[in-house]
Amino acid sequence: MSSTVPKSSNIFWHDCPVGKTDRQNLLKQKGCVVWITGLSGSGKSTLACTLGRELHTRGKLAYVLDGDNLRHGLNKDLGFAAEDRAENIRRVDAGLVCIASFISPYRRDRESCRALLSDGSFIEVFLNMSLELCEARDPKGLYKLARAGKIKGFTGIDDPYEAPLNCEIEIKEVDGVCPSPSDMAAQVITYLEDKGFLHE
Ligand SMILES: Nc1ncnc2c1ncn2[C@@H]1O[C@H](COP(=O)(O)OS(=O)(=O)O)[C@@H](OP(=O)(O)O)[C@H]1O
Ligand SMILES: Nc1ncnc2c1ncn2[C@@H]1O[C@H](COP(=O)(O)OP(=O)(O)O)[C@@H](O)[C@H]1O
Repeated sequence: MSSTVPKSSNIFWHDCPVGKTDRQNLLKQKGCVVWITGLSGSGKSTLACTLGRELHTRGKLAYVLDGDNLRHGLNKDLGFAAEDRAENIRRVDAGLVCIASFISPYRRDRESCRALLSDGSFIEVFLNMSLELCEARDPKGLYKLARAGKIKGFTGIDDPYEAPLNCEIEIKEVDGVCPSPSDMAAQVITYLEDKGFLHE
């Protein structure tokens, strides 16, 4: 028989002597969330991994949270209905330099993550690649399946993607050409340096 006691009863907060500021001083960095949003195939995972590698090389602690990967474990109970996509995003919380890579198609979900971080440490990166480019890449063959009606509710095909209105960083094609992965990462690193997230 299941208990009627709510899951969060009889628990007490235990203060820890090492806080966020201590960790930031130790690591010589300021915690932030780099939130990468864009269509499937726009390059989110590629940018997340290239950026994670570059920060690691510089001795900065970063952790990549990727939608596709999380859906193999923590979020495997979730599908792609609007409420499931919202829950998928809600479960991602900030830690160090947290690199979050999700389609995150709805503005309200991205804004509710932004609202958790009031001090400018939510950095929204919009991979503004055209549907044509993403569909031409189609590394997993999902656009093809969606066009054939074999996947329903695919973002950009028969499900919405709400582009950011005021993101911190926009990465887009120049004359139809996408910047290289290292150029994309460099654009984010420059922002982090300029805003003082990477001391020294
Ligand atoms: N219906 C539908 N729409 C969009 N994407 C789909 C769908 N079904 C499966 N996939 C695969 O799931 C990956 C996106 O997962 P996310 O967690 O980033 O999506 S979301 O933020 O909850 O919208 C996405 O991976 P990426 O290509 O890395 O974006 C797809 O491989
Ligand atoms: N800057 C880039 N230039 C050229 N190809 C890229 C670039 N970024 C990603 N790709 C390629 O595009 C495809 C989709 O990239 P991926 O990172 O998996 O996108 P997403 O995570 O948004 O679905 C992959 O085959 C990847 O190698």
